[in-house]
Amino acid sequence: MSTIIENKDTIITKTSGFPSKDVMLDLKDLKKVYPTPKGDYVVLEHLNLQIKKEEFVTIIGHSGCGKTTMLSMIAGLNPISEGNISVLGKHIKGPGPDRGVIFQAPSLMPWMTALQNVMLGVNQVFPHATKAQRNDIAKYYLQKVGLEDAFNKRASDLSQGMQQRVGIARAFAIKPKVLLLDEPFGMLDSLTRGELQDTLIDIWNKEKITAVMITHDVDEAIFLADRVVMMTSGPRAKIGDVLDIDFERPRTRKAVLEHDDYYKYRKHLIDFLEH
Ligand SMILES: Nc1ncnc2c1ncn2[C@@H]1O[C@H](COP(=O)(O)OP(=O)(O)OP(=O)(O)O)[C@@H](O)[C@H]1O
Repeated sequence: MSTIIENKDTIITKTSGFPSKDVMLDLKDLKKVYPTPKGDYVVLEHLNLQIKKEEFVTIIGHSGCGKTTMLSMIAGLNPISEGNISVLGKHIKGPGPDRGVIFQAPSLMPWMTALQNVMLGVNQVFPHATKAQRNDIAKYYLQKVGLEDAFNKRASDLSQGMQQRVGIARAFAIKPKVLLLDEPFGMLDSLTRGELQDTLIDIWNKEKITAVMITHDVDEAIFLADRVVMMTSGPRAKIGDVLDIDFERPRTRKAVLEHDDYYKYRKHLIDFLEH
């Protein structure tokens, strides 16, 4: 169900509730409390969010509002204080291969090759496949991220951008249903950032998985997303607003920048962040 609000400056579709068959991720009345020496700190409260199958959602919000907290709870790496999170209708109980995570720094084993790093995850998730099959999976994704000439290079010898490419290959190679990305391009220069956005979208599009990505970059949030989710400032942060991005796919940066709605979307996000 959606409500369309139009005026001369904005075209916003606020989505509230999808048919359950379409829902991949469901965050229900989520609460997170961190105990601190000064008492409990309630980071998130009454946070509700549904994300559809094959959707690409970006999350923006002020620094410290609780974006990483929310993502790490979806990953199963951070206990839920109240409420629940389900993947395809099943409550999560901890981390699992149905959810892959890409962090800002890819945390590779520096002494291992690119291929060995990707194989670490593949070996865990596909223990019954033959070694040749597992090798093929790892090589396929390394080639997809443009590292066909770097299979046997040690991670410590790769540039930051190449290391993040290994991180992307590693996450896709375990074939998750949901990919969780915490500012994956935050440490990269803008050219490399653009290249990796294209690589990410290209693989996401082929693999048809659901992606949830935190970013501080409004342009990145619009370029990549089907919906941009805005979080209110903490404490007790929750979902403040949701913006549907109706650009056709595949998208090019040029077409997005030249689209009439681009600056309306941008203005809406910046207005939200400034108030
Ligand atoms: N383990 C912890 N114990 C206590 N407080 C914590 C803990 N982890 C995070 N916090 C606090 O919870 C709040 C939310 O942190 P979080 O990292 O989730 O925010 P964020 O929106 O991802 O921030 P940023 O955009 O700067 O990465 C912050 O005030 C942070 O200091």
